[in-house]
Parts: sequence; structure tokens; C-alpha cells
Amino acid sequence: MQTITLEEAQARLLEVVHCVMSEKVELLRSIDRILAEDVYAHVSQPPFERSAMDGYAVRSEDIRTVSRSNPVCLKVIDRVCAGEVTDKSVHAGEAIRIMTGAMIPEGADCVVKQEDTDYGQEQVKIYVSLAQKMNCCPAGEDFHQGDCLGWEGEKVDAYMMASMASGGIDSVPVRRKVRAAVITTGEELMPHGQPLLPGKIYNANLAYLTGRLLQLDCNLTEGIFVGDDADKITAAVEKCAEEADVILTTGGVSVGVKDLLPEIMKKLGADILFHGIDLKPGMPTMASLYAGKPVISLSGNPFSASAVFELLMQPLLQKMTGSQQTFLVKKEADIAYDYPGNKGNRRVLKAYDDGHAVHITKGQHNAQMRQGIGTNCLVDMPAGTGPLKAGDKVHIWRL
Ligand SMILES: Nc1nc2c(c(=O)[nH]1)N[C@H]1C(S)=C(S)[C@@H](COP(=O)(O)OP(=O)(O)OC[C@H]3O[C@@H](n4cnc5c(N)ncnc54)[C@H](O)[C@@H]3O)O[C@H]1N2
Ligand code: MOO
Repeated sequence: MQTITLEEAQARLLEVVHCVMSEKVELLRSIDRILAEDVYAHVSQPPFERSAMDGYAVRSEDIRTVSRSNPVCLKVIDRVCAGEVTDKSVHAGEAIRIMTGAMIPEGADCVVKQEDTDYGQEQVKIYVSLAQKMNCCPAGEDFHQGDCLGWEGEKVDAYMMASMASGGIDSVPVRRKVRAAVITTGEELMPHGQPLLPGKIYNANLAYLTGRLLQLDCNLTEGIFVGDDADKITAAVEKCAEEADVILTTGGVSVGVKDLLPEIMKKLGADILFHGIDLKPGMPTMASLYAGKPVISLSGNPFSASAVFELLMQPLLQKMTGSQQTFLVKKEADIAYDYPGNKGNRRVLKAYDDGHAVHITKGQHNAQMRQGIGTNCLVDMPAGTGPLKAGDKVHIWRL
């Protein structure tokens, strides 16, 4: 097996994938989707100058010399609530009763909040003097028509959704979700809900991959169980390639008598991108391109499959969705406790980053998943790393 580095494996896969097509979704369904193009406001927010207070719209000129001991009395000529408009204008000596959110009437240039008046209905006494524009929100206070509210490649968050709603956007151009198919191979696998037979196990890989693909906002087109029969595996790959953008397989990539995937993919005429990564676990991982679709063949051991899934699939999804966000963030962190060195191959370890330090869990064997519960990162432990002391720096990938 000719192994390559993880980075080379990532690069070979990235080279063969493209961004998925775009689609329009209803605004209220656009949360967490990735924008396929820039989105511009159709209208300003607010679209008109409006009152920030319940009170009286007046001319600042009319109340210039006013104080509590020297109030002025204005004639109330109309009332306007949010959502209404008045056709009256405020002239000298006049006021219009106004509620928060209502359009400032013509002639008025400020709003006296009602607490600074006698609440008069036909005549109102004003007790304060205000400058122009006081208690008025200008049109476009939040944004103007034509302003950009979302950029291509950005993920829609709730602030963006609210801004797009205010800006009059009702359908949003987003990348369609990446369609992923999972094929789990192995005669030993049994579906849940059936009593376990001798020599058999339940399917952990399908569960992990399904969970993560959904968390990563993919559409799962297939979740297949297939034994170790070459014809059935071949048929499963062919079927998945019809709909999916990317296919994941688990098991059957090593050197055992039933490790059939390499042969099957070659027979299908797939281009083998690599077979073997210089990494533990996950060494026998293979990737190929079949019918224009990347096929990532993970090893069967659940932690091998899960770790390599994260390291290969996340950058792939970033490219396929055109996301500006880095999916697989690598950063330096302090290790919380002493940890033995690594004399063998480069290793990946599951761990929990509490924001201050990284706790490497027990149970790092390639079949152990329970100790991964609640973890949030993988530690990159290069070959030849010496024994680590608490506080030493390591590199982690945040998941
Ligand atoms: N002679 C050698 N034997 C093995 C080598 C080797 O270099 N020489 N490598 C070992 C390593 S490391 C790994 S990893 C595995 C990889 O084997 P495969 O990818 O072909 O996987 P399988 O043999 O099908 O399964 C391995 C292991 O995982 C269990 N498994 C498989 N699928 C699932 C699933 N969906 N859910 C839960 N568990 C699963 C399976 O029962 C095996 O125990 O090869 C080593 N052998
Ligand atoms: O390389 Mo295996 O993939 O250790 O788990």
C-alpha cells in the first residue's frame, strides 16, 4: 500500500470536486443555508422616517423656548398609529398625536414623548424643548435599498434572515444541499431492532455517518447495508452514484480475504485517487472518482471511519457548498495533562477542548467510540512526538 500524507489526500479529493448547483428557497426556510450569490435589499429599512416614541409630532420651532414652567399649547389636528398614514401636515401651532413606528407627518420635525406633555386630545401642552429629528428614526437607519445583506458563500443566520425579511427578500438563492450516500459493508453487520446473532455486531458506522452528515447539512440519499458480496457492493455503488454527489463506504479496504472495495472500484472503471494514508487510525482509507462522483472508502473500524470522515469530508463539503467559512479549523492548543509520546505513525486522537486546554480521552483504539461522546476536536499527533507535559502545545482540528 503506497501511503500519502493526509494533506495530499485532502488535496487530491478537492481537485476533483466542484460546487453544487444553486436553488431558491423560501426566506423562512433559508436558515443555515449557504448563499449562492450576493443578496441586495429591495427596500430601505425603515422605508420611511418614523417615530421612536408614543407622543406628538410637532415643529421644533414651535417648542424652542418651552420648559415645564413655561409650556406651549398646540392644537392636535390628527392621530396616526403604526401602519397608518395621515394626509394632514403640521403647520405652526399644530401637533399630530403619533404612536411608535408611525410615519412622521409632513411639517413635523420631532416627536415629543407623551410623558413630556399633558396627554391632551384636542389641545396638548408641551413641557420640553427638542432639537430637530429628536425621537425620529431616519429612513434607512438600518440599511438602504441596494445595500448588500448577504454575501455569496456566507451562511444564513437569523440576523441575516431578519434583515432580508425587512429588505423585502422573499426567496433566497442558496447552494442546494450536498447529497451524500453511505454504503456500509460487512457480513457481520446487523440492523437495529433485531436480536444479535453469534459473530455479528450492530452497525455503528452508519449511525455515526448519518448523524454527522445531517449535522453538516447534507441530504442523505441512501444508507445501505451490504454484506461482503462483490456484486451487491458493485450494485450499491452504481445505485448511489445515480443520485448522490458524494459516496462514502465503510469496511473492506484492508488486506483481508473479504476486503473487496479496491478491486470493485477498479472493475467499475473508477479512477483511484489514493489508497493508504500515513495516519493511524485510518491507514487503509481509499478514495476514487466514479461517474464523476468522489467515493471515499473508509476503513471499517468505527473510530478510523469517523476520524478520517471528518478530515476528508469537511474540506470537501466546504468546497462543494462554496462556503466562505473554514469547516475544519486547525489551531494550536495547550494539552491539559501529560501524554505519552508517539513513536509510530502520525496519529489522530479524540479529545475535548474546554477553551483553555485539550483533554485527550482514554479509549483511542480504532474501534472505540464511547470515549468520543462529548468530544469536540481531534488532536494531530505527528510521528516522533516526544512525551508531552501538561501545558505543551498541540495542534487540534475543531469539529
Ligand atoms: N493483516 C492485516 N490486517 C489488518 C490490517 C493490516 O494492515 N494487515 N489493518 C487493520 C486496520 S488498521 C484496520 S483499520 C482494518 C481495516 O479493515 P477494513 O477497512 O477492511 O474493515 P473491515 O475489515 O471490514 O472491518 C474492520 C473492523 O471494523 C468492524 N466494522 C466494520 N464495519 C462496521 C460498522 N459498520 N459498524 C461497526 N463496526 C464495523 C469490523 O467488524 C471489524 O472488526 O483492518 C485491520 N486488519
Ligand atoms: O489504520 Mo486502522 O485504520 O488503525 O484503524
